[in-house]
Order: sequence, then C-alpha cells, then structure tokens
Amino acid sequence: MSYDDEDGYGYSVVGSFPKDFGYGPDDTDSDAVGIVPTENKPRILLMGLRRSGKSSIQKVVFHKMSPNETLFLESTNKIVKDDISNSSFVQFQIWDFPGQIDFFDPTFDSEMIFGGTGALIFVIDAQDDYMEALAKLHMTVTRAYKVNPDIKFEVFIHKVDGLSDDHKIETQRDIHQRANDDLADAGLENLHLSFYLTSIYDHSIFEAFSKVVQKLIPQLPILENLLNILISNSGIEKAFLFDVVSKIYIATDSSPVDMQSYELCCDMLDVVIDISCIYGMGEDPEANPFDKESSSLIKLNNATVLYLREVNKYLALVCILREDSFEKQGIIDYNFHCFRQAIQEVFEVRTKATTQQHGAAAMNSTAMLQDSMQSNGISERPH
Ligand SMILES: Nc1nc2c(ncn2[C@@H]2O[C@H](COP(=O)(O)OP(=O)(O)OP(=O)(O)O)[C@@H](O)[C@H]2O)c(=O)[nH]1
Repeated sequence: MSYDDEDGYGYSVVGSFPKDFGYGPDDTDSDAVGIVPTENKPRILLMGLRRSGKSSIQKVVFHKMSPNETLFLESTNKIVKDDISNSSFVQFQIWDFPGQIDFFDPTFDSEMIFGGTGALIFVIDAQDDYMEALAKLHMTVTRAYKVNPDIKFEVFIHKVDGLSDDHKIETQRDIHQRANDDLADAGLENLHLSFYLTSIYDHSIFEAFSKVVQKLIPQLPILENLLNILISNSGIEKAFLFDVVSKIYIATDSSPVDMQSYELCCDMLDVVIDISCIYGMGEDPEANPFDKESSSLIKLNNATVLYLREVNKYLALVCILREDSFEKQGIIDYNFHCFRQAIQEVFEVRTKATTQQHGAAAMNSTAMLQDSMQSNGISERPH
C-alpha cells in the first residue's frame, strides 16, 4: 500500500501487523526463544494512594485503553497481577496494588512481595494535595529497601496534564526535595529515587515506562551499542527499538532523546498498526501479517524521513533521517539486515543461560556488526 498527498507527505505500508495484539509469546514461536518462567520474570509494582491513577497507567500502556475510558475504572480492591510477555526482551509482570494497602497487616508478606521485585513505581497525583502521598511514599520505599536494596525506585508525578509548565516544574522540585529530605532524615542517602512527570493523555507515560523497563533489561548496553553502529553507518539521526504492542522503546542510540522525535515515532507506529489491522490481513486469518517484509516509510514535508522496519514479531525499529541520507536506501536496508541478525543473536543467547556466554556472544555480535556494515558515505553523524 502507498499513500501520497500533494504536499509530498506520504507513507507506504508493506506487510502489516497481526490483528490480535494479544500478549504472551506462544511456545512455538521462534522469536520467543528463552521464555522465562512466570515466577522468574522481573516484577514491577505499581503503588500509590487511592485514585492516583495506577490502574489507568497499566491499562493505557499495556492494554490499549483510551485515556477517557479510564474515567470508568473501578477501584482496585486486591493485588492485580498482569503478565506482560509481549516481547522476549520485555518479559515482566506488573502488580497493581490497591491504594489502601496496609503494610502493617500481618497478611502483607513484604519478603515475598519486595523480594522478587525489579522496580517499584510510586504514583503521586499531582493535581491533589500530595503530603499524604509523600508520607506513604516514604513508608513504602523504606520498607521495600530493607527487604531488597536492589529495587529501582521510580516516582511518577502523575496527572500533570492539569498543570501549567511552571507549576509542573515547581511541583517536581518540591516533591523531589521533600522526598529526599525525608530519606536523609532517616539515614537512607543511598536509596535513590527517580522522578518523572507523567500523564496518560500524552506520550509522557510511555516515555517514563520505557525508562523504567530499560533499567530491567540486562542487554540494554548491547542494544544501544548495536543501534549506535547502525546509525553511524547509515546516516540515521535517531533510532528507536520499539516494543510494538506497548509503544515502549526498549533501547535507543546514545544521542539524547527529544520528546518530539519519540512522539513522532510513536505516531508512526500507531498509523502502521491501524492501517495494517484494517487492510493488512491476508486471506489466511491465522497468518501473521507482521513478518520480515513489514516496513513503512513516511516522508515529512521538512526533508525528513521516518522509516520503520520489523525486527521480529515483537520489535520494530523506527528511524528518523534526512531525505538525502535516504537516497542510499539499499545501504540502509543492507545495514538493517545485519542489525536484525545481530539482534537475533542477542535473543538466541538468552536461551543459553550463562552470563559468561552472554558476555562473549554480545561482544561477538557487536564486533561482527561493525565489520559487516556498509557506510552510507556520511562520515559524521548528523545532528
Ligand atoms: N487528568 C488525569 N486523570 C487521570 C490520569 N490518570 C488517571 N486519571 C484518572 O484518575 C482516576 C483514578 O484512576 P485509577 O486508575 O482508577 O486510580 P488507582 O490508583 O488505580 O485507584 P485505586 O484502584 O483506588 O487504588 C480515574 O478517573 C482516571 O481517569 C491522568 O494522567 N490525568
């Protein structure tokens, strides 16, 4: 399929995505090598006061719920466990906690809950008075840290869509200061909190979740390295490796991420998914239309090109590059092919369990990619 309008703003869709964006790779899937048993999957906890927006975040990011529909979500009364296994890299469980959870309740087994946790996201409603939330945050993180000091503590200052830009920054500064002062008073200077301004009404929640998830992906440095090699050889300005279903980016090259580029790439993914779901199904409804031929090209009217390629069933690469760099599409496609193979190798290593093998194979795939890439003739990475 190919679409063009008179402004020269057009896109083409070759191949498409599966109609059913269900979760969980099936065991017969060759991309889903190294499926981790449920109990070993890293766990992400969503905690915070009642009505702070925990369930909405989970539904919007992982279940494609539209933000307006969250108005009708009922209060969560028990821990809801959600197994997110949509990618071999992004295999984790999200536990959504009820707002009124009581840590002093004898049935609350903190050893079990915090013991296997990778990240704890504490959601604070920025449109409400946050003093009570800060007290709860302090109690939660100190308790969790005692059980498991390796947990990554992430604070979502949420619902910021209702705040002016100045108010957002002031709120973040105030929450940051108070939370860290409380920790310093308790002698817990080593406990590190990361802060994000989020809303389900824009891309900020996807960006924040991307950063949380990236901290739990041991292969992140390898993926970044592979992306750096790809973009520097291909004249690409920015590349994101997306988890197709959630729009989380699991890695990007090491140039800084600006929100606009990320939004643009997210929008492209949405367009491709929508078009594919409507027009991409073949005659066989069981066949997966998102295959290695799947790609899409959007030419913007500012001499920039967005280029999407399927990496495997769960991952897509979305690149931003200048139109003149795209003249040598053959080289970009060749380099992409090498990149895809290198990613495949990183996947395969997961099945071969040992860390030593992992490290050796990662170095191997990076070196091989560096050797096999063709240069686009652009010596410096454009800015
Ligand atoms: N303006 C705005 N409202 C939001 C946002 N996220 C969630 N909400 C609203 O906040 C309300 C509470 O959301 P929930 O997701 O049910 O909150 P919760 O933390 O899961 O609540 P409990 O289950 O009671 O613990 C809903 O009406 C949502 O529509 C946001 O980013 N901005």
